[in-house]
Amino acid sequence: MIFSLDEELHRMSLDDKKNYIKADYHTTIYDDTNHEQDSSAIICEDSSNHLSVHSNAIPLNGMGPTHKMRRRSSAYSKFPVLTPPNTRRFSITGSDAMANGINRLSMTPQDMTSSNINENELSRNLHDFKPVRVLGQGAYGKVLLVKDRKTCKLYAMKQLQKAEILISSTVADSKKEDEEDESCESNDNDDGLSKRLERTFAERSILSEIEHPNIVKLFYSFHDNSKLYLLLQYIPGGELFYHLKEHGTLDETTVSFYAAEISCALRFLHTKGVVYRDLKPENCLLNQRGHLVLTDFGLSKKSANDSMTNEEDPENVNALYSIIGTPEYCAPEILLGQAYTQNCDWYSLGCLLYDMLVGKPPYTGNNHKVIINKIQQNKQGPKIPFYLSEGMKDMLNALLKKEISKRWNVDKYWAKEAGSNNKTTKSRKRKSGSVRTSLFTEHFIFRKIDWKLLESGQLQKTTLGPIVPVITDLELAENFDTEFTSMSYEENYADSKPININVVSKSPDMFKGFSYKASGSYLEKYF
Ligand SMILES: Nc1ncnc2c1ncn2[C@@H]1O[C@H](COP(=O)(O)OP(=O)(O)OP(=O)(O)O)[C@@H](O)[C@H]1O
Repeated sequence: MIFSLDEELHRMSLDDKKNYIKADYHTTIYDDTNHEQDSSAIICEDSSNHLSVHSNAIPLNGMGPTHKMRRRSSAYSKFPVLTPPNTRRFSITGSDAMANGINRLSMTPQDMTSSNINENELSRNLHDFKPVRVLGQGAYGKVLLVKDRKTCKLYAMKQLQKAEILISSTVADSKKEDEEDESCESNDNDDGLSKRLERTFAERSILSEIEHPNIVKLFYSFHDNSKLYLLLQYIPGGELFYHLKEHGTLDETTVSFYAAEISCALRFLHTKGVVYRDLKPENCLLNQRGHLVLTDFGLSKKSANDSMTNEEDPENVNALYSIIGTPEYCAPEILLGQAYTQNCDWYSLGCLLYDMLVGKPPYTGNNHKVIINKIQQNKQGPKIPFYLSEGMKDMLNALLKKEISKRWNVDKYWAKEAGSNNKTTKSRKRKSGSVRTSLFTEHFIFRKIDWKLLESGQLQKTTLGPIVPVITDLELAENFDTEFTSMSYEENYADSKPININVVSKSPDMFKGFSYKASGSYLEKYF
């Protein structure tokens, strides 16, 4: 996603290019080609476990025009990422294949009808909400800022086009890019629809079941003839993507703060059996107080049981295989079509931290094949700039390990359990190459974080985050790209008709059970 500087450079004139690639180390990291040929490029040794601080990060905002080139991932990587030829291992229809070959999905659209409210008695519909402006656009539709006509409360309304879900272009894309794998086409078709439906329901279902200060809240969902609607808590501070575009890169204290808030959300999801699978700057929003809130659960997956999976268990029945996500932030095992677990989210966290510190994720390219080639060629892992502190280098190295077995198993080594005699501490030295067993929350970069306050949600209530978004009027959506806020939304309201006039699918029941209303106490609590 995000930004392929290589491509942008092609578009620039030679002169511009010369000016841009100045002869300093800092700029070389923005040109992969240049960088990879540079034998003097500094590669951070994995053995580094000495956590002395030297806060010598190269000026953050002195990046010249680079950061203005930041590009959104969804611009060229509509999910799912394609399965590389011959890596499809299972042909189970309708869900991520579980390792034992049994579909152990805990939530299917059918299952969900039980938790469903009676759609005919649904109190909310599209016309209860007045559109204010467009906040963003995803693969299946727009996200609008809307105002409840009765209460004047603001919500973010995520719209998903039924037609896009039912007749997705991913099959066409798949044919175009994956011609070698013709034998899989028909499976792609059936599996594709079923998976897209499942993911649509998963987003609604996961969000309706979880409550965490760093995760967006779902208040209502409903559907009509053409679209599905998720009425979410409006997070007015904009995307981390937007702020990264403004700032270029962020200082280590800020990055550590966001790392803690994201980790806190990911850890919570993992304990609920949910793998997030789409961590990227576009999906991290800042609230009014500058705290980070994860949104977009369209690629998240709830495993069979509500517990953490065990990566070290070879019989692990919760392993996933679907190749989805945003290639630049995706764990290598996902891109290679191998089995993966929630540990993939920690690799993505490493990519996101790297992006915040360096200005781009560790590996960039126009498709997952390019990225996987880069990952494979880069035997020693991504090049970590010399100017980062030892603590930050250590964190990045631990998360960005190609092999799952060598990557930090953050869920296992999260924190000291109450009452345990776990003597693992940050000060313990690790032998080079050995698997990391120190505790994540005790890592040096988190020395200023009060995890108790963070995990309880108190920190979010009582302190301000490192970037406090400028908000003069919530309805102006000042922290969202004008690319979106200037878009027209009229047509989004014009084509709404009552539920059962389903001209798109001929099978109106496909989306049955989608509607939801949060409890009165929940609604009161957050308004
Ligand atoms: N609760 C929210 N408050 C404010 N803005 C939001 C909210 N949810 C989403 N947005 C905005 O809308 C954008 C698109 O939302 P989202 O990522 O959920 O859609 P999507 O269709 O899944 O996108 P993609 O296909 O790129 O993954 C977000 O990046 C963000 O800018």
